[in-house]
Amino acid sequence: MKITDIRFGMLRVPLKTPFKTALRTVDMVEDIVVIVNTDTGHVGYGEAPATAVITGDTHGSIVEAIRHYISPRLIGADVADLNRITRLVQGAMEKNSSAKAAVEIAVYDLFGQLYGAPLYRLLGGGDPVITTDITISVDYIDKMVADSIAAVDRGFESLKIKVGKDIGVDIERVKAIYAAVEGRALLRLDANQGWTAKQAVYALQTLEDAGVRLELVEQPVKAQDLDGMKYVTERVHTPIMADESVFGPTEVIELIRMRAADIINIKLMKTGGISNAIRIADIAAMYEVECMIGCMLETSISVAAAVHVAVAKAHAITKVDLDGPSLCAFNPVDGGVIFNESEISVTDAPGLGIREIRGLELLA
Ligand SMILES: C[C@H](N)C(=O)N[C@H](CCC(=O)O)C(=O)O
Ligand SMILES: [Mg+2]
Repeated sequence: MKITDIRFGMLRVPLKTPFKTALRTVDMVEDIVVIVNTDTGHVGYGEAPATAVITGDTHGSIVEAIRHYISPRLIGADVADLNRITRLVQGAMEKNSSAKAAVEIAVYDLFGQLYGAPLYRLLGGGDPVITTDITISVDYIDKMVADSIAAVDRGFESLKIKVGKDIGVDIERVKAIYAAVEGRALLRLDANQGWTAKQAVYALQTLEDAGVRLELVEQPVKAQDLDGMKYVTERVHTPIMADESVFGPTEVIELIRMRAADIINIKLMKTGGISNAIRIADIAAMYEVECMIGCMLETSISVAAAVHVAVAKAHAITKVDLDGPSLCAFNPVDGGVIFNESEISVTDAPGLGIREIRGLELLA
């Protein structure tokens, strides 16, 4: 099975409600879909969101990176040579992690189709059902409390609460939500870099003293501020998770060496795809550091790939934040992974199992 060409589509799916973080507000998923064709007629699918504020990727940069740097190296490559292909993708250029991820996802999809096996089995197998949290956007306190109760009523037992705005209001937000759902759901916070190290310590110690138990706090400080992250990690009991601070395996090794955080958030759009995500999970497991697997604003194309990784690497990936498809107003994908609110299941369809993507606008 040889790669013959790589094409692009634009996929637009409205969100059920606006997604609001300390970094941005978004109403719609608008992602580049990568379509990898082969000489056997098999088609592999990948997806890349333009999360410019986190990865630096834009729609234009994703298409240009693949068209001019990655695709020329892959045309004619045999899908059976997966390790060679992932090296070609990763070595094509610096950065552009979402573009690399979309191509890798499509090639892994084809690799599964080549051997007639679902991707998670080729990655080592595992329990085919996982459970995700759901994100509660940062907003007025009453709205966040109402959204949290609604999410718990939908069956979510873990809520990822977005904070990182005004520190005083953030503390009140978390106290109010905790009081409303205590005993029914675990709370994870994500400050998306919105606090300083000292603010984070103050907020988390205040919450700890008030008896608010948090499962973890994600990226309290600026991405580059590893010393600040370590400062927070050393001063609070609540586990601290690195997200925007770590993209690839090298950064993860440095973070673990510094003991700057307790947990690592792996996202395919930061790692440049599946090959590095697996490496990070294995490195973290060696050092007994837990991982979460997360997503950007992605549909069930690229999130499906993350689900297969989560299933196969469950020894290291103990927490799941793959709520992108649950945030979407509809599922554009026919086939593939089954997203049923908090419960996500892989099937035994080969590769990612995607049969059709509805509403895809092909790009020239
Ligand atoms: C969607 C997911 N639950 C999430 O919250 N991801 C964010 C970044 C998403 C974005 O801004 O596109 C995160 O973990 O920081
Ligand atoms: Mg995050």
